[in-house]
Amino acid sequence: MQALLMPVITVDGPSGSGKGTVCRLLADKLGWDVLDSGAIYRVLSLAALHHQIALDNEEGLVPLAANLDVQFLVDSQTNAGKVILEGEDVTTTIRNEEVGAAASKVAALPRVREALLRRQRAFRTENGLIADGRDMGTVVFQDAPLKIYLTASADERARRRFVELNTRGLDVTLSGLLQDIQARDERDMNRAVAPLVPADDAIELDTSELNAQQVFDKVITLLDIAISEGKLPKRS
Ligand SMILES: Nc1ncnc2c1ncn2[C@@H]1O[C@H](COP(=O)(O)OP(=O)(O)OP(=O)(O)O)[C@@H](O)[C@H]1O
Ligand SMILES: Nc1ccn([C@H]2C[C@H](O)[C@@H](COP(=O)(O)O)O2)c(=O)n1
Repeated sequence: MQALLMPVITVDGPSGSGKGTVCRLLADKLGWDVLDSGAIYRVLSLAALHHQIALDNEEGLVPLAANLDVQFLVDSQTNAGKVILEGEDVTTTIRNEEVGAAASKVAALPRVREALLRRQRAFRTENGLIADGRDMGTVVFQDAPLKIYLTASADERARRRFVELNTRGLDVTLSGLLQDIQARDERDMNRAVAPLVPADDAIELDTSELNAQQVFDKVITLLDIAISEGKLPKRS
């Protein structure tokens, strides 16, 4: 017998808008799973590098995407996520800006996206799912009963990334990060397939002036409205 598929909440938006942060908080609160779809594109771009496949070589990338040897693990003690590519721990490496830019390039290729669709949809199980990405609400989980589109100004997103990477001891500049973010926005929003746009039924939330807790509180309010409208099951 097939397991009952539980609902999905989608959280889409540009880089640095705070998707990952709010998705983790929401997943902790609800006890649901998280799909970090950006991590899949990041891992694919790293695998391409390892196998010396060019980031615009669609022919070479499709089989790599279809057979990607990646595991997303959660440490049961610390609850921290771990990403293992072909046996190697790449959890930290995939978070670098260069990998983000490379991911954005492979993600522009239609057949690569197609090859990764089933893998993303498989994250939906009998547990609820919070899906973080660019096309979660428009393509991958079109039937999601609650779709959120997070935004923030490019300046604020660059500032957030600067703080994050500085804390990790990386040598970055604010102006360089702003340029990276703008280039990524341009590519992600203007590609031919599954561009980054809000779904017609998404609720948009500008986080520029909000801290992470305030964003989370607003999302919880949206969740409770969706529950009261019968779109999502009651929280236990
Ligand atoms: N509302 C907020 N205010 C200030 N900083 C925030 C806020 N939300 C998240 N951050 C911080 O901004 C950085 C980017 O957040 P996060 O990784 O959640 O964004 P994202 O949208 O998932 O980005 P990406 O798509 O590139 O993975 C992190 O360092 C995070 O701690
Ligand atoms: N659903 C998705 C998720 C990610 N991408 C691409 C575009 C992003 O620039 C890149 C990295 O994503 P991030 O980890 O920063 O969220 O991956 C996409 O096209 N579709």
